[in-house]
Amino acid sequence: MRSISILGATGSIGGSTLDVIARHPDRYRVEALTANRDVDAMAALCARFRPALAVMADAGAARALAARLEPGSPTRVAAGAEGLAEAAAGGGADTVVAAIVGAAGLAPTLAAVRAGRRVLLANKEALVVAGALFMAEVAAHGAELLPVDSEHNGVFQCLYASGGAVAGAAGVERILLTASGGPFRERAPETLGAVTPEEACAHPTWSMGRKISVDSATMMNKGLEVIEACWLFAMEPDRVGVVIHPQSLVHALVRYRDGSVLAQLGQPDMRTPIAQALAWPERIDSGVAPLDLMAVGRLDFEAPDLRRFPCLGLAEAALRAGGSAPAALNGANEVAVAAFLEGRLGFTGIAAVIETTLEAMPAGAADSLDDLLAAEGEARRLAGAAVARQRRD
Ligand SMILES: NC(=O)C1=CN([C@@H]2O[C@H](COP(=O)(O)OP(=O)(O)OC[C@H]3O[C@@H](n4cnc5c(N)ncnc54)[C@H](OP(=O)(O)O)[C@@H]3O)[C@@H](O)[C@H]2O)C=CC1
Ligand SMILES: CC(=O)[C@@H](O)[C@H](O)COP(=O)(O)O
Ligand SMILES: [Mn+2]
Repeated sequence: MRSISILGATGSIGGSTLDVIARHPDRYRVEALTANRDVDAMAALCARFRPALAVMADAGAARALAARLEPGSPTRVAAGAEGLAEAAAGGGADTVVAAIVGAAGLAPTLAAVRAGRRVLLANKEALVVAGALFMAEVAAHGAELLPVDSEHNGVFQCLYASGGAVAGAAGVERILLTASGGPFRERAPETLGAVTPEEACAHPTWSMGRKISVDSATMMNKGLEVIEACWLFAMEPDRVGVVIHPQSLVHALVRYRDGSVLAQLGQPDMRTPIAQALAWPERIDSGVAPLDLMAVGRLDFEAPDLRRFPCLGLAEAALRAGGSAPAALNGANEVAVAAFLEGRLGFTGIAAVIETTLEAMPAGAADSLDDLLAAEGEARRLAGAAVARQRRD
């Protein structure tokens, strides 16, 4: 029996994880759940899964949750960064699902790594902000890092099918991540300035939280994923490519030295990679319907257009610049996406704000977590000012 802690339990990945877990009560027990402020959702999860620990990042939400728990509930409520660290690294869980959105997930995910847990990583921003340090901590503490992000989970499966998890050691020439192209793949570029948050969050193939949905619409998501892949699989930037595949059925491809290309396919449903990582190295039912290729009929592939999707180019440039640049990219992106979702910035303003921020912040040192968090914070400050300027102009 594995005991599971889910960081970000009330979100899209959290919900898919709990769906898989609920199918296998003989294999998995929920030890701890965390959220930010959604007390209603967390109270319902506590009633259903009866974790030993429930953490709300927000202290007021934690008080409200404690008042909502049923008499006799086995759940203790904790709050804030300390509570999140306890859910990640406290004694009870052997497996931690890292599914908080954004850089807010970095500290608790690192805590799980430092406690030597099996870590199922959805929170790609942790690797974007602190990839080198993060991977060094994985090695130093003997943590087992399993990618949940669908493309990276696909790469992982292709690499293991060929005998290794580190690409360089397995005769890999190139990794290709697929991208749906998002809801605006074919939209006239001159109309993009006026798109609404609802349109941007209407992903054509996946059902996800709002921040990653906007990242998919700008293709920043794929830029973050290229950075994530370089760290996860020890690949140089020019050996990780992106191909648009609107059906989102092929998730990743790995080309080997001998000409073989292995691909991983599956329905666009996160329960498949989550189940693969939860059960690794076994396989369990995920609840996902079989993929019927006759019904699908065709699989299309095309090159991404960097003029339509400048965020992809910005991310790749930050990766090549190295040092603190990816952390700054992430900070600027989080501020710009939040401003867009709140109606304070137009869609095309997202790339403009990130570009302005990175131009003002040459890549600096990335020797410590403090360096990286300082760069992320400075990028947030500059991006906030850029959003305000765009509103005035
Ligand atoms: N959704 C998907 O299909 C995929 C997601 N990912 C990645 O997984 C991560 C989660 O994505 P997704 O599930 O879509 O996101 P959601 O927005 O659906 O969920 C986010 C979760 O994080 C919690 N949270 C938000 N802010 C904080 C904070 N400051 N401190 C602590 N907890 C916080 C939320 O709590 P509350 O509900 O209280 O706000 C919620 O539980 C992201 O990094 C994303 O890039 C990767 C691949 C696919
Ligand atoms: C499900 C998942 O892994 C997402 O990261 C997905 O890739 C988003 O779709 P895009 O390919 O549109 O970015
Ligand atoms: Mn992905």
